[in-house]
Amino acid sequence: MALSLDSLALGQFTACRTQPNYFLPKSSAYFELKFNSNFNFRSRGALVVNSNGGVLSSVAEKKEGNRNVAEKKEDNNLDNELTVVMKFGGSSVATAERMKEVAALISSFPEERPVVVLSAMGKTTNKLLAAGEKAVNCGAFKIDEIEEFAFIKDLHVRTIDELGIDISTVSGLLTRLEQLLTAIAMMKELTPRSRDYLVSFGECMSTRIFTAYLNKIGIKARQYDAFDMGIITTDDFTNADILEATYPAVAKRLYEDWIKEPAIPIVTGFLGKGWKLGAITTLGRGGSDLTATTIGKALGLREIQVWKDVDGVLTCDPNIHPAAKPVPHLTFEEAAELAYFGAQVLHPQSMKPASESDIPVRVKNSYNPQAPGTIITKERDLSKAVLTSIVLKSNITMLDIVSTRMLGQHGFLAKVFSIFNDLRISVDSVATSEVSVSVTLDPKKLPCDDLIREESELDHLVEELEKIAVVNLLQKRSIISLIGNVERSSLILEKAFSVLRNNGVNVQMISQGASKVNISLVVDDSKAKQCVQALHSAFFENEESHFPSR
Ligand SMILES: Nc1ncnc2c1ncn2[C@@H]1O[C@H](COP(=O)(O)OP(=O)(O)O)[C@@H](O)[C@H]1O
Ligand SMILES: N[C@@H](CC(=O)OP(=O)(O)O)C(=O)O
Repeated sequence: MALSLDSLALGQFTACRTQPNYFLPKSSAYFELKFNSNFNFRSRGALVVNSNGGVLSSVAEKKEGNRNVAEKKEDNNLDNELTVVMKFGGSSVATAERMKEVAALISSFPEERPVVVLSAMGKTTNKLLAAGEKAVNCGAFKIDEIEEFAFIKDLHVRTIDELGIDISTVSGLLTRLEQLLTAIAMMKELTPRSRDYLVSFGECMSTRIFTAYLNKIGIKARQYDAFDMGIITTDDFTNADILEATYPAVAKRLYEDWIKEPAIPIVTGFLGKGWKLGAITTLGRGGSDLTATTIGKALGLREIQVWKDVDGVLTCDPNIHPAAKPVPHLTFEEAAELAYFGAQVLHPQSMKPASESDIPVRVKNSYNPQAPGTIITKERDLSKAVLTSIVLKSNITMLDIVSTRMLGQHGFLAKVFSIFNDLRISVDSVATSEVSVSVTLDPKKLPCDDLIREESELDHLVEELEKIAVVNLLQKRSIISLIGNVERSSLILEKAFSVLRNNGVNVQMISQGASKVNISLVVDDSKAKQCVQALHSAFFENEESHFPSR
């Protein structure tokens, strides 16, 4: 939708309000605004933005005598628009020292005008969750004795002290956190909804501290709580999905403020606001990556950078094999598959907004900014690619489901999957024959939140499946995902099976499926790490293992 400035008459704004998707990142579009302008009264206005989300022109309503008149401003000089998202994870902002380094890192890119997304400091989210669990049983007068709460208070107060900013930056939040823990202790209950509210304190504090520090050293910054900024989600506490309404709302809010007074936006990662209940939600662990790509898409920015504590996406989890090395280039599909199948480095849903808006994602190391990192784009040259990365997902459950009917019976798979659907259980990998199907599922993703209910949920699933099939439930299995060029699957499998045979490991299920980038193998948990190490050595460390090109 391309609009000329002439077509911007104030009378059109009301009509604009009725169009839910009026923000079209890939073309010019206009927004209706309602804001407190410089004119000292509640004012209305509109923006015309370019394909990149840059503001081309604006119109504001101004009072002259008794009349409201439109004042137009044309800004064809787009040098001032926001350019990139820079997301810093917990490890990047774990201490005052780290925050100083991140501030220096941001200012080392004077050509960029970033939107900064921050996670909670270090392991704050884990500590908050542990404090909440303890509060359930400790009694309302013993909150101060919760070690994790003391740790959180100490970390944030010490950081403030070391950065030389005012304690009022977080004192109100720390008081409210104590009140919340007291309430949890009184109720003896930690619901998914209160859990999300509880962990939100981590990001709310880190962003306030960092913003205050940037302002103190002369870098203009403005703090935003994602749940007040337009990140609108489903009401699925602890694992909410971003809703479409987020994109125009976030773009409007950030540009509105940016136009009034440019200041680097510092946004809480991981958090949103449930659209029905209006309560704080979270996007699943590691969800700040998704916040970053969502904002990148909303504003149509040039690049989304996620700054971590590793030199990019690596050939495998460095905790499994220290010889893991950076992968220079990935496609969105490869990165999504890798994240979905367990690589902690990226949030499973985070590639979606980036790939929808075709914005490159760069994974960088805030401890080693010189390292080139990994660039993730829509396409890459796969002609020489064989294996890109190996991912391990442990403690998964496998089900072998064999039909009790004869060969040729139709509707077997439909019946099996309707049972999964009825019980709201999703499966990761599937392998089928005419009368049997094997599936894997992640017990942590069952629709329940404790171990006992997890077991009974599985029992219920088996009971239902046994009405139509013989079921073999196999727990403590691992999926090893070989992310690579599946067009060379024979080469990959030949090598992989030879390695596994040499290690005395039997593969219990193989799934290549529709994915063009992933072959999944299921093995016993007890052998899985050893398998990944051996596969990594064979594919990435042994010079002789280089495959001939086709
Ligand atoms: N394939 C992989 N590549 C890079 N890091 C990985 C991989 N698999 C697991 N990791 C782990 O992911 C961590 C980075 O992700 P995360 O902790 O979520 O970062 P942050 O909190 O900085 O966003 C690394 O420290 C590493 O231990
Ligand atoms: N703090 C949240 C969200 C997040 O994204 O964290 P990180 O970027 O440190 O993985 C978590 O720990 O899950």
